[in-house]
Amino acid sequence: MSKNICFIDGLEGILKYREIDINQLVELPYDAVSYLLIQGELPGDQELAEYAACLHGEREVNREVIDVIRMCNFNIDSIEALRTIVSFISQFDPDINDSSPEGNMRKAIRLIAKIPTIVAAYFRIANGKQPVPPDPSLSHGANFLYMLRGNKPTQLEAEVMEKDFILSAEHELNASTFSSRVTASTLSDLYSAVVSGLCTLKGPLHGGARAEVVTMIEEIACPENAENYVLDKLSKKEKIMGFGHRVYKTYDPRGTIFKQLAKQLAEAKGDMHWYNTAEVVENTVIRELVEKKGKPIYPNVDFYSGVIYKYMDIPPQLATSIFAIGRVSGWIAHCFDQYEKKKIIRPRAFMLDEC
Ligand SMILES: CC(=O)SCCNC(=O)CCNC(=O)[C@H](O)C(C)(C)COP(=O)(O)OP(=O)(O)OC[C@H]1O[C@@H](n2cnc3c(N)ncnc32)[C@H](O)[C@@H]1OP(=O)(O)O
Ligand SMILES: O=C([O-])CC(=O)C(=O)O
Repeated sequence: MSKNICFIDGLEGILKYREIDINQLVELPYDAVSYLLIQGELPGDQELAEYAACLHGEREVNREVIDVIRMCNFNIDSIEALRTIVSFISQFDPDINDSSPEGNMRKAIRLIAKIPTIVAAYFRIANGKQPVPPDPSLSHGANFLYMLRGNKPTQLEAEVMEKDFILSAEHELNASTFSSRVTASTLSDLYSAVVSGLCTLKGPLHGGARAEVVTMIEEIACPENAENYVLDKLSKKEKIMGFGHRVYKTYDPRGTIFKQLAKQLAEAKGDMHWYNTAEVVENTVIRELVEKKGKPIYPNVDFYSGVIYKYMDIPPQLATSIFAIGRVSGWIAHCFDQYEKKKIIRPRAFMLDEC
């Protein structure tokens, strides 16, 4: 079963969730992709309506959660707060001690529904504003942007956010999913497994790279600076964030879709400057590393998603948390699979030599 959650062909650049190609998945609502990952098949109309109603009905967080967010340090990355709050809210979940498949499903819905609300409330409070209550009539993507900004996003922005969550939702045994699975393999609860995933996603070699891309694009500032910026980094043997992958040795198919979305946003906003800056970075990395050195270092999922955040006025401090909003469905799909196995994951130390 676990093999079917995700399929990656790293040489051909193919990605499928539950045997459906990512280029098809990206046209669906996030709720349908979340259902697909967790339940193993696409929902019918009635199933999707019911699942979406459950998710949209569980978006609110209680007063205590807002009080704890107010105590956070707003100078650090939002993933620090998210990790703490997800741990904090488990105590309010009526199913916390119910490890049946039904109890776990109810917890899953609450986690997927509430994480965007926590991230948006953190951002509002950090900026001296009141949190905006969720709007159950909006999609996952549109509602998140609405809670963040206090006004409805354009249709294009809502679609891009929805697609971002889908493209970020699942990627086989990446580091954070592995972490979540290990926690679930001890038969620990779903909140603990999701907190493990959050802690691991945070690192800059994994989901944290997205925040670094937003910062890098800001630092470069214009296309004219981009080539020298890359050459300088490479001459110091530093990595370019948002490039390279353990599995893909060609273009990451998610990166290609994100690039198209970034272009669409740039054109709609009549401002190509961030997109053009990113393209010079990409072309320089490809020329220097792929063409001259034969290293398969292409843009990964974090590169053009970071560029999209520039167009959506999303600061670097939110980037990893936004990745987590999408990824939580993938973590949960893997945890459910692991719970069914009832087998502890316990590799031997010598296996680390192969990592
Ligand atoms: C959601 C995700 O997790 S996607 C990945 C997000 N992470 C990043 O974008 C961070 C930058 N990228 C990287 O650090 C790496 O490419 C990783 C962590 C993604 C993959 O790591 P690995 O498969 O272990 O590759 P490793 O780091 O050993 O690199 C292999 C070679 O390519 C080079 N390389 C890899 N990535 C980059 C990069 N982004 N920029 C420049 N050179 C790179 C390394 O310097 C190394 O060169 P060498 O053989 O001459 O020493
Ligand atoms: O698969 C990986 O190692 C990293 C990655 O792209 C992801 O988690 O989306």
